[in-house]
Amino acid sequence: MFIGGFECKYTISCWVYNIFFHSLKNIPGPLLWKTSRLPFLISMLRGNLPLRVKEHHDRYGAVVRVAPDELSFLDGWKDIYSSKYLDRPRQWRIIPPGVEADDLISATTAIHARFRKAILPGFSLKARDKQEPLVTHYVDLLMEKLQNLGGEGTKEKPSVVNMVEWISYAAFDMTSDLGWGRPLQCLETGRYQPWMTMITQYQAALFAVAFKYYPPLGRLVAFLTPSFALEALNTVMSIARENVQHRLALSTERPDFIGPIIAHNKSSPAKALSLAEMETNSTLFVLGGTEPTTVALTGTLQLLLTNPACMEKICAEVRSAFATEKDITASSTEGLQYLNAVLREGLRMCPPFPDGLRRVISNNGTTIAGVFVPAGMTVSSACWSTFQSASMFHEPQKFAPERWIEGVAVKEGEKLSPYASDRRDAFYPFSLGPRNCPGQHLAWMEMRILLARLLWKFEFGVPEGKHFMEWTQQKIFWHWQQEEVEVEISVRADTHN
Ligand code: HEM
Repeated sequence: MFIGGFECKYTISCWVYNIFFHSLKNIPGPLLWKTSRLPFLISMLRGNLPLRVKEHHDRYGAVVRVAPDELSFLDGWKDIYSSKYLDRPRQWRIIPPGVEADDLISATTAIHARFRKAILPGFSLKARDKQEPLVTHYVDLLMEKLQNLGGEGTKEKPSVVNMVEWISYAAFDMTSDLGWGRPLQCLETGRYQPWMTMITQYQAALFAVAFKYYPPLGRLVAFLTPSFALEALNTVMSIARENVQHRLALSTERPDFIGPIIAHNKSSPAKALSLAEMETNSTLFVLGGTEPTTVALTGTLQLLLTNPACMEKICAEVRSAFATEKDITASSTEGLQYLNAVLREGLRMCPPFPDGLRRVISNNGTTIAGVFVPAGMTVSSACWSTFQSASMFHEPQKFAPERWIEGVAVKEGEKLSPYASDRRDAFYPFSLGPRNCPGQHLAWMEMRILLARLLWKFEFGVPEGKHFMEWTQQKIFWHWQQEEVEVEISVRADTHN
């Protein structure tokens, strides 16, 4: 009774402090969110946090207080992510129960810097060029599988295919070959490995984040994690262990992510990655390299199918540019203006990481987008809020690939494009700074080759009576939780080469 009364008084005094005395008291935001962390966490666990934060920006402006000690900025990208004084908050550094070593995501600044030095050569443009044959091998396999599905669909009788599954099979096979030295054989078998569906239950990981905001509960995470989830984790880590061991026995010259780490370990033994660190990071490569690429590509395909004029234009560009499918490569697709614009617009409309990548201020405070923020506060900019804001992009809800062409190059005397003042300088789907995406060169190559080859080889359509789910109806647990993108697919008549 006494404890209950004390807790009640303590909670109310925290609320009063947060509203009237907190150092962020003058920053606008919804009253309940400014008062307590709970509305933020409830929204996060319901899978709609980025959508709610965007609504708050629409209502309160470019800077919003989304929790007592957290601000969201529409345009804080460079100030937040380039600064060495801002790091990932401890609540968002998740090491799953039973895993000992850090990976890039959970590592503190010093460990992260050591990891990045070791891994970056495997993600350079030079490395990506050497990885192209391996990527092409899996694209060939995907095309073959799609062609054979349903006994070669024809225009009159197309096959219906869930592209989310097939693109993610291809992406999983590519990244597991690059990260673990051998493919997971998703394309070959036409299915996920059973443990893969468990390990991608990101909602469960967000529960762990929520608990860490209340330290006594955080300590319970290991006890509360269901035994099937622990088993899945154990399976993944033992697969990673086995694969890393297998990879270590192969030649260092293999053009994958692990060769450069082995070389780094030899040349800098003091800064070498331990076996456990190689296991956690290679697992991150496999997971981190699959879902975002799948979301970006299937989201873009869905947008093209619901915008027939854009589909017609991109098909015309791709089909006239290449005489044979073999001509479609990383370098030959680099100059395709409309294809590249479509992919950028796909990343704007369906950003694979829609939520803010949170950072905590560790020095004496810093200025972000003109607002001074004291030490200890959490800040972020989110792809969804920025890319969908009418103050950043003209007609943000419209799929308009031309904004990346007309808006950029306006010749003298030409009518100014309505997209000319789009904030392309705030377009960071891969983030920026020391923790940006190292896989972006590879991702661009995969996306360009895959989309170009799919559109060159196949005719796509929406099955009769089928309506795609509204993009924003999907839950967001780190990534969009895509159910399916079922499409009609048939081989184009004049593509047999
Ligand atoms: C369209 C595709 C992709 C997008 C939009 C994307 C986006 C991002 C973003 C925004 C981050 C920062 C995450 C954070 O700070 O929490 C990130 C990190 C990362 N990405 Fe990607 N990514 C993509 C594809 C890939 C691919 C193909 C790989 C290859 C393995 C990859 C590997 C990684 C890794 C290892 C990190 C952690 C980097 C670090 O913390 O230093 N990503 N990605």
